[in-house]
Amino acid sequence: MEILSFKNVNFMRNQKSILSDINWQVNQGENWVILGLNGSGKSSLIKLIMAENWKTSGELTVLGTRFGKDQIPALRQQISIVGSFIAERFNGNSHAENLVYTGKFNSSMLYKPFTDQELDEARELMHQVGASDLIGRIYGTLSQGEKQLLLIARSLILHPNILILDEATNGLDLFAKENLLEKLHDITTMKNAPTLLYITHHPDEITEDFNKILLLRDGKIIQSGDKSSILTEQSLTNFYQKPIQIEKINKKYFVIPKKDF
Ligand SMILES: Nc1ncnc2c1ncn2[C@@H]1O[C@H](COP(=O)(O)OP(=O)(O)OP(=O)(O)O)[C@@H](O)[C@H]1O
Repeated sequence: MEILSFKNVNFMRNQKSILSDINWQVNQGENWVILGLNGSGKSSLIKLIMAENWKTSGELTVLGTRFGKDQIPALRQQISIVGSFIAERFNGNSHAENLVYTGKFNSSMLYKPFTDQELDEARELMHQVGASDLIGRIYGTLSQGEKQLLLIARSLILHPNILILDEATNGLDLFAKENLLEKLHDITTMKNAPTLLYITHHPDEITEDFNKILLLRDGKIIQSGDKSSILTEQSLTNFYQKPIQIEKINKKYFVIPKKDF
């Protein structure tokens, strides 16, 4: 089943071309890493998928919804996003499980006091992502890693078809980052697992759970496809336009710039 389809999509703002000639297809069963340097257009691409940005031209279909032809609001319910910029939107005084439950409404606001039965659903998700310790905690007192874990639980409450992680490991220490990547493994092995779109600058976060990679530079796709064909020194040297070498340690890929001596 097709999850995303971009056909010759262009996106311009203020007479500036931000994304050009994007051709990309994501199918069920694929989990993608979007790799790009600062300003390459990663967030703009994600905002197109979430219908926060509107393409300038081309054809874009997300979960069967054709932009410009079909209704968008229902689509937003099927896509969740986790990222440090989302983490800042919540009230620091919220209880962890209340915050998780706000995911039901795709909003950072509490519309009403939630019943204990409703909050049980939130607690169950917290168990599932290994965040049981956070039940009853106040959001503003949590560490960055704990906040991200909570947001992952929140992102799952509507059983999304697409889960976007936008630089989700920002600000996490070595172990919190590892923990988050392990939780992603649990998510990819869940029944009816969402398709993951994982945005990062760091190739060492490309775990075995990801099978596809998209390389974005200056608003253009430089290469996309199977991980094995993209995580090569030749492809990445071409992408970064600087010589690099790849070291694989414990199934992790470390990309190291080669120095000219
Ligand atoms: N509304 C806008 N008007 C003008 N330029 C914009 C607008 N939105 C984004 N840009 C520019 O488009 C380019 C891509 O931005 P985008 O935020 O998508 O990149 P990114 O890959 O997510 O970057 P980072 O890794 O730094 O977050 C940048 O040069 C940015 O300044």
